[in-house]
Amino acid sequence: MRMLLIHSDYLEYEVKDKALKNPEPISDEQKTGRLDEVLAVFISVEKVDETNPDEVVEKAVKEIEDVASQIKAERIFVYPFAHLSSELAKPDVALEVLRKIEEKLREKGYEVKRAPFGYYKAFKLSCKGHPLAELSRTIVPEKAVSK
Ligand SMILES: C[C@@H](O)[C@H](N)C(=O)N[C@H]1[C@@H](O)[C@H](n2cnc3c(N)ncnc32)O[C@@H]1CO
Repeated sequence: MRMLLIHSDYLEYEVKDKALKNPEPISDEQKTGRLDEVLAVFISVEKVDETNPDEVVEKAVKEIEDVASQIKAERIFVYPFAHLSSELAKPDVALEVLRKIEEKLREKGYEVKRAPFGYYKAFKLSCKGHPLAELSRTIVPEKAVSK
């Protein structure tokens, strides 16, 4: 899994078109979204993550929490982003991993939004520009689980 973490004044998106034949079903209110004072986390779920999705979810949540606590961010925007890797996981695994990351961060008390999966989206982002405002992380599963 590849993550790009941007501490931002805001992130807003607008769904444009389908980018997959079967994108995640969304309500009208999910067609746009915005959070202010947010840690935006752009995530590409990778093929290797398919060997142990639950392990990469745990590791990703820990990495995100570590950064959020350092920059004192209370809001997190989970953003599916297919452009950080050339070895992408298949969509059904990727969506499941992203949903679990969202759920676990919310359980830990963060205000969390997730941008819709499987669409072209316009977005605006205002990076804060301090030394920890732009970070990347690579996460790989250590132990493959048998299917
Ligand atoms: C396109 C650009 O504007 C938009 N931002 C976009 O990337 N859309 C992606 C993700 O929402 C999702 N998607 C598919 N596979 C994956 C994957 N392995 N990991 C993450 N997202 C994925 O499906 C879309 C097409 O790849």
